[in-house]
Amino acid sequence: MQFRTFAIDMPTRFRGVNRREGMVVRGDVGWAEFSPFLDYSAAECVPWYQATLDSANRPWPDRVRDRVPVNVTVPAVDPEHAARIVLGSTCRTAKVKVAERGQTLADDIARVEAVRDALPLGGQLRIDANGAWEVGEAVKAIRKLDKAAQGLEYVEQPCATAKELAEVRKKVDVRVAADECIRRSGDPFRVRDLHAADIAVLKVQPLGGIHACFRIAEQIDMPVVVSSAVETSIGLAAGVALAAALPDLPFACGLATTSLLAGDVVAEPLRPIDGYLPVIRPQLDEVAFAKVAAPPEIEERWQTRLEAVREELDE
Ligand SMILES: O=C(O)CCC(=O)C1=CC=C[C@@H](O)[C@@H]1C(=O)O
Ligand SMILES: [Mg+2]
Repeated sequence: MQFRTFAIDMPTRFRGVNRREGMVVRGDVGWAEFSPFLDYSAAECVPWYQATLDSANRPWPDRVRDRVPVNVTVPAVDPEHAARIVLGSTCRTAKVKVAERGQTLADDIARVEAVRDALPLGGQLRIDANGAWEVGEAVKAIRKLDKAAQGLEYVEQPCATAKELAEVRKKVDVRVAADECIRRSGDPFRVRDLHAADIAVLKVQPLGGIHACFRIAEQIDMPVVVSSAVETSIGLAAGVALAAALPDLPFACGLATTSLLAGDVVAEPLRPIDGYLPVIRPQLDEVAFAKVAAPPEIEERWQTRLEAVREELDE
């Protein structure tokens, strides 16, 4: 299996990056992506690699729906930019990044108010703090942002740990979604056992693949939202396939993130139509790939990364 490396610009900084690097590979059943963020160690990349092999070589689960509702993702941008992103998305749900380092709660309130104004009537608005708040700070911020949003659908990862999420959950009238403490804690079920969340966010690559996520969804005793790791349309399609196979899908999924990428490795990037993504398995397109193929030094860095992960697995 030949892994090929891409490097795609991100015009708006998201998750601390302005360029999305990763690899794509053709397996027995189709194309798959391996794209752990650069700050992950070889050991932390293991579930990402296992997800890639699973998606590339194992048939995907049977779908129970032909399209998946998705939210638009609003980075920590100014209110006018945030409104433009929502208006251009066709989505009825928006997830707004808050608690960005170097910004203030006033910035978040202004962004959330602008997104609410831009959403269609009855639209849903969720926020994601990526674990940045302490418990007391989270309770205050959530109450203010709930007012600014005229009602939040949920708050994602307000604090860093499951224990803190459980404390916040007792003090606010907004649903709590767990993300990082499911995919980076080593125990995805701790949030269930501590009654720390109302919703579980599942990401295919960090959690070891579509089938591993499906098993978590069956056992975590709460509704799940499938969210991306800001992959190309090849990687994103695996998240859509998982969301399409889940028996219940009460919330829009965070899978509209090709809007954050200036290019893609397929001819027609997966973009929401009327707030939904189609359930398809796109193929790599050589013309598209040529525009985002990584330069030699980045290709070499990723081949080295891949070898280090294989050594972790004694492959
Ligand atoms: O869920 C979404 O709307 C899009 C994906 C998304 O928000 C994220 C992708 C990758 C890492 C994080 O920065 C972020 C998240 O926390 O969910
Ligand atoms: Mg999150």
